[in-house]
Amino acid sequence: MARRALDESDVRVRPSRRGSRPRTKTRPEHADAERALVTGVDRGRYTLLVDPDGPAERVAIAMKARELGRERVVPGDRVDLVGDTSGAAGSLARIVRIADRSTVLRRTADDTDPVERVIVANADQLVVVTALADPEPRTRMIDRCVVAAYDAGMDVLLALTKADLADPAELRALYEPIGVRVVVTRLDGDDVSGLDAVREALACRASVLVGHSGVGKSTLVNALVPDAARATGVVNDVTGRGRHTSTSAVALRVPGPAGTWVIDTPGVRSFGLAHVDPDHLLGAFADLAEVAEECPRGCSHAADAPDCALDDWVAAADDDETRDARAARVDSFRRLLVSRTGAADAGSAAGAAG
Ligand SMILES: Nc1nc2c(ncn2[C@@H]2O[C@H](COP(=O)(O)OP(=O)(O)OP(=O)(O)O)[C@@H](O)[C@H]2O)c(=O)[nH]1
Ligand SMILES: [Zn+2]
Repeated sequence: MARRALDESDVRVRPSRRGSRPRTKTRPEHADAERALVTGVDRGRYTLLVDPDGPAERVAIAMKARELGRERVVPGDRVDLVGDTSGAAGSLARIVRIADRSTVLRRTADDTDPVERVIVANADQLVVVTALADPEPRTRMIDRCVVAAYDAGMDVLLALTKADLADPAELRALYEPIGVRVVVTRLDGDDVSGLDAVREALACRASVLVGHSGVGKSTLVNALVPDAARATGVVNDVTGRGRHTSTSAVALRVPGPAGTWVIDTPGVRSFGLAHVDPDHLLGAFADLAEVAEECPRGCSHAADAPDCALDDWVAAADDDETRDARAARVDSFRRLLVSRTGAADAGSAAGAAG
């Protein structure tokens, strides 16, 4: 090409055709921006991976551009980055755009913050880490996680830890029929066994890990991501102090197949469900969703809902076996429906722990 293509610097030195317009507005909208993945957030500073899995992959620190206003940027977000995206020590880039999100997970509202805020974006799967004993498993908490995940369009993986202490059969029977994949781990000395199945279930996807204190989540994360402890401490160039505890989610790359990420959510124990619409939840149960098309308008599909087609469907089964299977399916769905309401920890003595 004889002529050099125009770039941003050319635009700047030439008078604008419509001379009165401010210079910044005549530039293409950050056409030079680079795509990056947000891996952590700490007090207004974002840790990102620029060009993830690409030839120029690097870690950078950024702040939000003023034009984004109050819009939240969360781990898992794909963003456009301008400014110094080199990732060199002390460099600070600017996030100018957030890509459309495939999924959003919201944390529960609480006394200090009544809003159900988005905490993770674009995750494919929610991993509910539950100990089989010590602490005792709580199905209500698991149910709520399943609802949050299904509502967000995510799959659910139930990771049952401490199989050396109790049998996983009962929980398996409760969750596998509603589409929840189950993996089981145990501690053998200092090693976690059962990791191969966990790795397989996580491969090539972004998975959010959630679990109550003491269930063995850190043990699992450390086994999956050997340098996790280091990775979580990245952010603090600004104060110069290392801060290894974070209360916000952090994305960690799992060694192995590309695109395998776990997003740890310290301090997050349940998810906001107040916004969940029963019909949307029903979408996770394709067979029931079809049946419910016959429901009266505005049917809540709850056990006490008048003329709910789900009840007719159970009653219309040809034989006992089919009827039992249908009833179990409807019961599972209704159990999840009920778990949306009320306190996350209601009905559990261990609820206040952690
Ligand atoms: N018996 C048994 N103990 C385990 C197993 N996995 C973890 N533990 C123990 O359970 C305790 C809690 O494990 P952590 O990994 O710290 O649990 P956590 O969920 O990260 O809890 P916090 O650190 O409080 O958030 C530790 O003493 C672990 O050694 C297991 O499979 N079997
Ligand atoms: Zn209904």
